[in-house]
Parts: sequence; C-alpha cells; structure tokens
Amino acid sequence: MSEGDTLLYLDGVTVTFDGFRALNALSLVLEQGEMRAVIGPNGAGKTTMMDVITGKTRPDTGKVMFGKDTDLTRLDEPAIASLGIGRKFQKPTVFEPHTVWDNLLLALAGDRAPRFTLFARQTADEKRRIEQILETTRLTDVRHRAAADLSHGQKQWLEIGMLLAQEPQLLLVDEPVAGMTDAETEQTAVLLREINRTRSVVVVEHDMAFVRALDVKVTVLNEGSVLAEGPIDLVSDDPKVIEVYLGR
Ligand SMILES: Nc1ncnc2c1ncn2[C@@H]1O[C@H](COP(=O)(O)OP(=O)(O)OP(=O)(O)O)[C@@H](O)[C@H]1O
Repeated sequence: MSEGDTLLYLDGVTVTFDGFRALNALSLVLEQGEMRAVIGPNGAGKTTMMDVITGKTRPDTGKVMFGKDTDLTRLDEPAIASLGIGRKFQKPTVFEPHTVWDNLLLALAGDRAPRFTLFARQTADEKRRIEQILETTRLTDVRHRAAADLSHGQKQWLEIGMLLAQEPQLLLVDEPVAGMTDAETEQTAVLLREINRTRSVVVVEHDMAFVRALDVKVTVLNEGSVLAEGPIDLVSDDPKVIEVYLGR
C-alpha cells in the first residue's frame, strides 16, 4: 500500500446501546501514513469508535474497511490486532516489577511465555530493535530501571514502545497526555510525530495545546457523528464546534 491510499474507512457506522446511539452513521476516512486527531465532548462516541475499529464492539450497521478489502466488522479482536492495528488505552498497563528493557523484550516476544523469554538469550536483532524503540520513546537512559519507578509520562511512553514492538501499521492512542506535565505533553507530541513517519496514527485527546502541537487534520465528533473536520485553526473557529465543545 502506498501513501495516498485509504487505510481505514468507516462507512455509516451505527452503534446503539439500549436504544441510545453512541455512533450515528459515522463515516471517516484515514489515508495511509496519516495521523488524525479526534476530539469532541464527553459521550461523543470517541471511545466507541476505537472499540469498533479494534473489534471490541460490533456495529449494528455500517462497514469498517481496513486496506482495500478487509471488513473489520467480520473479525474478532485478536484477528484485528494481528492485521497490525495496535491500541493504547488511557491507563498504562506495563509490567511494573520488570525493567524497561524487559518490558520491551516481552512485548517483542508477543505470546511466548514470559519466563522463557526473560531467561533465553536475546538475539542481536532483538537487541537492535529494543535499542531503536528506547531511542524513539526517549527511554534509553532509564532502560535498566523498573517500570514501577518511571514517571507517569515515561510509563505512557513505555507502553507506546511496547506497541511499537509489535510493528503496527495503525496505532490507536486514547488520551495519551492525560495527567502528564506540560513538558511531557510536548515530548509526546514530538514522539507521535516521529512514529507517524512510518505508521498511521489515530489519537483521541481533549488537550487542545497537544492537538495543536500535533499539527494534523482534526475530526470533531459530536453525538456519534462527524461535526467538523479539517486543520485545527479552521475547526476551532467553527461556531458549531465552539458551541458544543470549545466554548464550554
Ligand atoms: N457498553 C456501553 N453500554 C451502554 N452505554 C455505553 C456503553 N459504552 C458507551 N456507552 C455510552 O455511549 C456514549 C458514547 O460514549 P464514548 O465513551 O464512546 O464517548 P467518548 O467520546 O469516548 O467520551 P469521553 O470523552 O468521556 O471518553 C456515552 O453516552 C456512553 O455512556
């Protein structure tokens, strides 16, 4: 697949919970290599959209196409993950007692037994890949530290690193900078932009300074549909967006 092709296409996706429409004929197109920021008020359907892409929630109607001909609504979560769609949840889920290095090693190994992985000899290729991820996530200096001893921001970066170990084509990131310091937030924008050089990214976030720093096309969701879409300056001047979200 080359740049300019469509990587992800949501077409008329509706999700109903007990009669309540969390997604309402949602359509969205993500190009190969694109990074998209998704914003919108609480309850707008952002998390539900991520859940539909990853197969956690099945839509009532609509299509979710990945690449040219894979309909994700027909696949379960593990099958979707193995296509190269990685998701980072808001709360970090790193293995706290293990070092940063070992967390990455475990992530590289995937489903192999942790005990086996940590005591087996690391291959030169594994070492090279871990070093590369450490550099991307700015964790080289703390690689021998237990994950429990990292700052909140560093834990989030480690988790992003663990996802990178699985070489996803598309990375879904849910509120990565919640609880981060301003400096960590800035670093995270730089980090995601770097990751976006080789992978497509969808990032849900409320922090507007961060969204601005990403400097990518923004989709504003409201009541389960797209309210506005475009560059941040355009979207943030849109009276509809100001009314439902920014003006609160
Ligand atoms: N499993 C569920 N059962 C019933 N209602 C649900 C379920 N999941 C989500 N909802 C409802 O669907 C709506 C959309 O929720 P969603 O979490 O997708 O919004 P969001 O945009 O991610 O909000 P936030 O910014 O608060 O995370 C909300 O009103 C929520 O209460």
